[in-house]
Amino acid sequence: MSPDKDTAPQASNPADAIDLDVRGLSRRVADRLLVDNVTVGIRRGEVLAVTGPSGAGKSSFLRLLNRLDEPTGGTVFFKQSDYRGIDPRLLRRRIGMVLQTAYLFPGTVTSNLQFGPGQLGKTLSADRIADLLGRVDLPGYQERDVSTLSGGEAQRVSLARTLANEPEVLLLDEPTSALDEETTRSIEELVLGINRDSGVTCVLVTHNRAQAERMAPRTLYMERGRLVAIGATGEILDAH
Ligand SMILES: Nc1ncnc2c1ncn2[C@@H]1O[C@H](COP(=O)(O)OP(=O)(O)OP(=O)(O)O)[C@@H](O)[C@H]1O
Repeated sequence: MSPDKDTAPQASNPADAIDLDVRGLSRRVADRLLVDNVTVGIRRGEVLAVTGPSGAGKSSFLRLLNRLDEPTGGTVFFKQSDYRGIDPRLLRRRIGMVLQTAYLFPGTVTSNLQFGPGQLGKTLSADRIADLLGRVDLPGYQERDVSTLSGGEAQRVSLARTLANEPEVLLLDEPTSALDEETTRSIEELVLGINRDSGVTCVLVTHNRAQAERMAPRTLYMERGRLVAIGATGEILDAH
């Protein structure tokens, strides 16, 4: 599979089109290479799926993209700056992550949305909170206690909390694997809407082949920590 075969739109200046320029990225823990020398350009505004068998290193790769884990080799240029020179906390706000299960703090939806900005000494306005809840289709949920939310609603709050930081990139690690089919589809629509409206670049780890086909024009396939192939989703899934 040709590394550059894809369907993502090209910017007039190719250098501008790359959001995450991943160069030789590796992570070794003890004598195991969880991520082995991955080089790939993730394009601004694209939805890129990451697939591969269980244990292939997909989550480990994703966690290196915003320095939740530190690489032991290689680096990432984020919008052409080596990310090792960016304060990790700032980096993680600009490159937000949504996990398989929503980790919410006890309390109301509003208190969860206020948590991140609060750490910076900021407060979200009532209008901003209403706007964020509108974006994730939860209007009027401000005072709901998070313990009363369904799995899909909790995942939407988790997404809203990430969006409160106005991220430029969203890393999504199996964000719907704990949800039923209908809720899965609604979260997919939501993420695609955010991608379309805000131009947020999305990197989506998924086991779900149909989901990769619905969401991502390009797919990266990993095995044993290595990038084995990248290309148009249909072609990659047919080949693996
Ligand atoms: N901190 C760690 N220390 C040692 N080994 C680890 C660590 N984190 C992950 N691993 C191992 O690295 C390998 C890759 O794990 P990872 O979770 O990245 O794979 P994955 O492709 O996301 O798998 P899955 O699809 O099952 O979630 C696995 O064998 C896992 O057991």
